[in-house]
Amino acid sequence: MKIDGTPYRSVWVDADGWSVRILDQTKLPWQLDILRLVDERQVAQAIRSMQVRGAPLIGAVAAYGVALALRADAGTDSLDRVVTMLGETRPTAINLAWALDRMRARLHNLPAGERVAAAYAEAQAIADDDAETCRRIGEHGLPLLREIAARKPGETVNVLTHCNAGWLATVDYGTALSPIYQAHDAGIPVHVWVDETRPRNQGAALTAFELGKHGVRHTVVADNAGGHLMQHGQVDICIVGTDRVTRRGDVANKIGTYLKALAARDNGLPFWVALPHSTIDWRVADGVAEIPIEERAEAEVTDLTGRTADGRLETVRVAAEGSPAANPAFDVTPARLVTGLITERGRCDASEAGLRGLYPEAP
Ligand SMILES: CSC[C@@H](O)[C@@H](O)C(=O)COP(=O)(O)O
Repeated sequence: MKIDGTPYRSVWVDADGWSVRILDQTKLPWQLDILRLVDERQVAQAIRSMQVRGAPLIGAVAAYGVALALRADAGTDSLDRVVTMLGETRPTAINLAWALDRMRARLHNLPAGERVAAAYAEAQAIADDDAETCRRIGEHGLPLLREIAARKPGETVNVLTHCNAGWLATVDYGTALSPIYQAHDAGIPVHVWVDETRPRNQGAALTAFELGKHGVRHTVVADNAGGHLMQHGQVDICIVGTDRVTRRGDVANKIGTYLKALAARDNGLPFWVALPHSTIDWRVADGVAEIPIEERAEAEVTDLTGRTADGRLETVRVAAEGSPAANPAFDVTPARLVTGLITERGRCDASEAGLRGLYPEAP
C-alpha cells in the first residue's frame, strides 16, 4: 500500500541484502520512522514493544528474526533457541507460532551451511504468501460490501471496525481492511467507523492513518460509541480481524471486539471476521477456555501518548494517581456471535464444518 505515493510493505529486507526493515508503529501516525533490525534480540524487542504488531506481521517479522540469528550461528541449537525465544514474545496471535514452526520445519534437516540462504528464502515466502493471501481476502469480502451498496443505491456503505487489521498489521493489504480498500477502489461509496481501540489506540492512530493515506472516508469514534451508532442505523456491517480462530470458529481479537459482536447481534447486524489460513489454530476448540490472553503493562491503561501542539510526543497520566489498572489485551468472541469468516479461500460459517469445508487438508 502507499504512503504519500510511495509503495510500502510493513516488513522488507534492506538493500544490504540481510538486515530487516520495519515501520516503527509506536511512532505512527506522527512520524514515519523506518527501523533497521540486525539481530534476533532487536526483532524480539520490536515485537514485544509493538513497534511491529498485528498477528500476520509479527509472524513474518519473527521469520526474518530466525534468518538473522542463523547468520551468527547456523547450528541446530541456535535454531531451536531462536524459535523458542521469539515464540515467547507475545502469546495470543497464533501466526507467530505458525511462522516459527514453518521456519523450523524447513530448516531443521538442512546442513548448517545451507540454512541462512534457506531461512531468508522461507521468510520471504511467508511474507509474499501473506500479501497475496490478504489481497484474496479482499476479493472474497468485497461482495459483502457490494450487496449492501446494491440495497441502498447512491447511499454510503458504513462499516465499523475495531483495532487495526489493515496493511500495517499484515505484510500488505490487511485482512478486515482489504475488502474496504477494494470497495473504495471499485467506486463503492464506503465510510468506516474506526473504534479508537483503547488502551493503545491502534484504531485512532493506525487504522485512521492507513485509511486516510488511501483516501477512504472514515470517522474515529470512542470505543463505547459503536452500540449507539448501530441502534441509530449508522452501521451496515462490522468487519474485524483476528489473532487466533479456533477450529470451531471462536475468534480472539483486540479487547473490546466481543462487546461489538454483542451489540451487532442485538441490532441484527452482520459481524464478519477476516483472517488468513495462518490464523487458524486447529488444535484448539473452545476459544474462551483455551486461548491464552496477553496481559500487558498497567501503564498502557493509566497513561496516554500523543503529540503536543508544538510537535513533541508526550506521555501523560490519565488515571487517578495510585489506582492500579488491569490490561487484558484480547478477548474471545464465541462463534455463535460471528456471522461468518472471510478467508483467502472464500467465506464460510464460523464453525468446524465451515472451516473444514474451506480447508479439507487441515489436521
Ligand atoms: C490483521 S491483524 C488482526 C489482529 O491482529 C488485530 O485485529 C489485532 O488485534 C492486533 O493486536 P495488536 O495487539 O495490535 O498486535
